[in-house]
Amino acid sequence: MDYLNSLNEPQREAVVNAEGPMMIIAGAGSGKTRVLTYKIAYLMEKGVEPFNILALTFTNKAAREMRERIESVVGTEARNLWMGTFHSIFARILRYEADKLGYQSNFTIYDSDDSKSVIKSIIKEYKLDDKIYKPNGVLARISNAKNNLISWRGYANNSEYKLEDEASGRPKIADIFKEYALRCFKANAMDFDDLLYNTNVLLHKFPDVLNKYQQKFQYVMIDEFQDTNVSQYSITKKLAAVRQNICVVGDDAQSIYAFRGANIQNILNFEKDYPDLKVIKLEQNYRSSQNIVEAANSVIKHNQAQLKKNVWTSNDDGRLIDVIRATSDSEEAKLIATSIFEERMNNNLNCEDFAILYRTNSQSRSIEESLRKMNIPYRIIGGLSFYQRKEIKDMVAYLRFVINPADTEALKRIINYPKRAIGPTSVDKILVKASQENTTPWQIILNARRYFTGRLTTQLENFANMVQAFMLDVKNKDAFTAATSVAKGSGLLRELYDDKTVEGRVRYENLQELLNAVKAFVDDPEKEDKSLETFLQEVSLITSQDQSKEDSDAVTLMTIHMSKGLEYKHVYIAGMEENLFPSQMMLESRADLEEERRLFYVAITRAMSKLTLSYALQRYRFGKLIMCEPSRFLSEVDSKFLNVQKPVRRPSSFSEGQATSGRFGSFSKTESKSPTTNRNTFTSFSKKKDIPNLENFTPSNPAELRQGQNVLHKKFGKGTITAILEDGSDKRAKVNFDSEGEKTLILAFAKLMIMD
Ligand SMILES: Nc1ncnc2c1ncn2[C@@H]1O[C@H](COP(=O)(O)OP(=O)(O)OP(=O)(O)O)[C@@H](O)[C@H]1O
Ligand SMILES: [Mg+2]
Repeated sequence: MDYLNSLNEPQREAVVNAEGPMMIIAGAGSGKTRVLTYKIAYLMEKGVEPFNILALTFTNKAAREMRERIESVVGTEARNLWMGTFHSIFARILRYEADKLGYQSNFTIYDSDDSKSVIKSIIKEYKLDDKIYKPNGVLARISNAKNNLISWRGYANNSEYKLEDEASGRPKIADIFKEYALRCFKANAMDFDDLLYNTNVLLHKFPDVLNKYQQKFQYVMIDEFQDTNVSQYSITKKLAAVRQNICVVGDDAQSIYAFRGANIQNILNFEKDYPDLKVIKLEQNYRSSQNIVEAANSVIKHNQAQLKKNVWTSNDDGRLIDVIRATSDSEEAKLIATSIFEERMNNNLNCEDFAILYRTNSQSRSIEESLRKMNIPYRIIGGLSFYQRKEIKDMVAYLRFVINPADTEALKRIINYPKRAIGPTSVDKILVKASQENTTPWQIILNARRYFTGRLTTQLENFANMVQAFMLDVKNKDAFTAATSVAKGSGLLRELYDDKTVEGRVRYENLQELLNAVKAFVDDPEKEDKSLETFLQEVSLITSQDQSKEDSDAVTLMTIHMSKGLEYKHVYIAGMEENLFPSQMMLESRADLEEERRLFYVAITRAMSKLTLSYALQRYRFGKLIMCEPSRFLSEVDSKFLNVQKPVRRPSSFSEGQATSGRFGSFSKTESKSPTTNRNTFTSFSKKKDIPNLENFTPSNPAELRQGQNVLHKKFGKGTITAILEDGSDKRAKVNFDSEGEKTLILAFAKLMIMD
């Protein structure tokens, strides 16, 4: 048990005290995940069967890494652990028990696009205004209810929801919820929230099932406990109710999913629910340099709502935290790329030692561009994944439908693609018929002759024959052979092959790649169940953090939300600006601000040896050029840990006009409350094509303006200075604007930008 020597005293105590309820709420990098990992290894060495251990992680990737680590201690037995995300573990259980809930075990897992499509059709059929009943908003309400264990019936009878919906002008949400639930059920489909909700139903309504899993899961472990929601908590509480061998680890300061229903209350309830609870504190951080740990502490102490912790490290001070100030978002990206290039050379590092974190996915574009220009390989976690591409979703829809012909969303996707002369009107007819006859569209198609006449009958019969042939393949052949026959037989492969455009070729290759993935799945000696169904389930439950290809040396780009639990030697946090981070869209209360601050805390604590923060003075957002102020979070970091870099370009004068008192040029505390004001926004360019490339412009200082210079004005666009007028009073310039003609401007107010 060598690994016990690689643990400090409280960590070891947590590992060897295997029985009874335990909670470890401790700071970032203090070894929580390490403790869980070794605790499982320890249990197995003590003779506990891997089948009897349930370990719940935030991503499949985290589960995989844990499993590998455990395998290196106890051997291949580790493969039999029940380890994975809540969704993947309970989807597996629901497959065994589906019939109890009236589902078939081949149920489909609807992704958020499928859910949205169902909601959209209901809104349309109910003749509601989709500007008021925004599908995403409606879905969020439904999701919130389900994650709080409220069914459509409960929702309809809940006065709080009712009042809120009425107040927001959407009194029909309860009806939509009901219809949505019925449609999913009819389609033998569960959405992500259903996987948890239905597991709850299963464990609450069927004592024999509950008993079975209580016996099975003798030990329950949860990582990232701070981000569990009510539904998840309720499942684990049920499962651990008899033996009470439950160990949860987390950090309240890293709770960042409140907007998705995660409930910090779970941490507080835990103590009440388990009076015999053993609480272990881990305070030593092993991940980061002293400067990084203390900088993180100095930030999080601004939050009022937090459990007291003392996080320290015996690591070296390390380097100061660099703060990069850039004139524009593209310059910010360039400076980050240059810094990575230099750091990699100077410190003999690999690309994979670097991560660039940002608040929103859209920030990745300019960063990607700079990395590409400098030939630095990178991978993006999150964003549009392979499995979200149209051609992949089409193919997956075929497979879904063949396995579960009640899956109406899949049917809608494939019935007329590739084209089979079964247009939208015909599809509508089928759907209406199905609803009248209270059956599935597939049954209508199978009996087409009974309901339709003419050419449509023939088309539907051909379609039905094709699908039935696929069904036989899936039944009798291995997953790869069956999937290949679907790709060919459906005409999908041909359709993409015939498209000789560059995009078409990529799509064709993607489809081949999907078939390769099925092949790899079939050939994988670790997989017990090689059915196409299981393959599809794995595909539906891929979490955003799982999408990376790990085999190549590359810089990682991702949102801060995705970075939870991970660590990198060098971390860059880009876009440290007011309204972007903290996000303007999320800020409605102190609680929201505190959640944004926890997000910043998560970001800082991913770094091991070097952290760099950057911000730009202007950036494109939502198609507009916006002037930005440095984030208030920058001023919350204790300045003794910071190294604020001199701007590489001339200092900008327009910031002087606004506020000079802050440490970051244009930032000052008194000014920070103002959101984007018009003064700060270039909104007045008449046409989109007028927006010039800002990389070429630098904010001007009136003293340096000369005749003949090309300049940019926020309202009038591009122009050339024809004369400088210095007649005692304010200095003025005559400018000949490309679209607006000649104007005379007072330079102190005009805030011209100079073209380099
Ligand atoms: N006792 C120890 N000795 C040496 N290294 C350790 C020790 N404990 C943890 N570490 C290392 O410190 C780093 C952080 O550990 P780990 O990821 O388990 O922390 P965590 O508390 O789960 O962090 P987070 O809150 O970010 O999820 C890892 O690289 C881990 O291997
Ligand atoms: Mg962890």
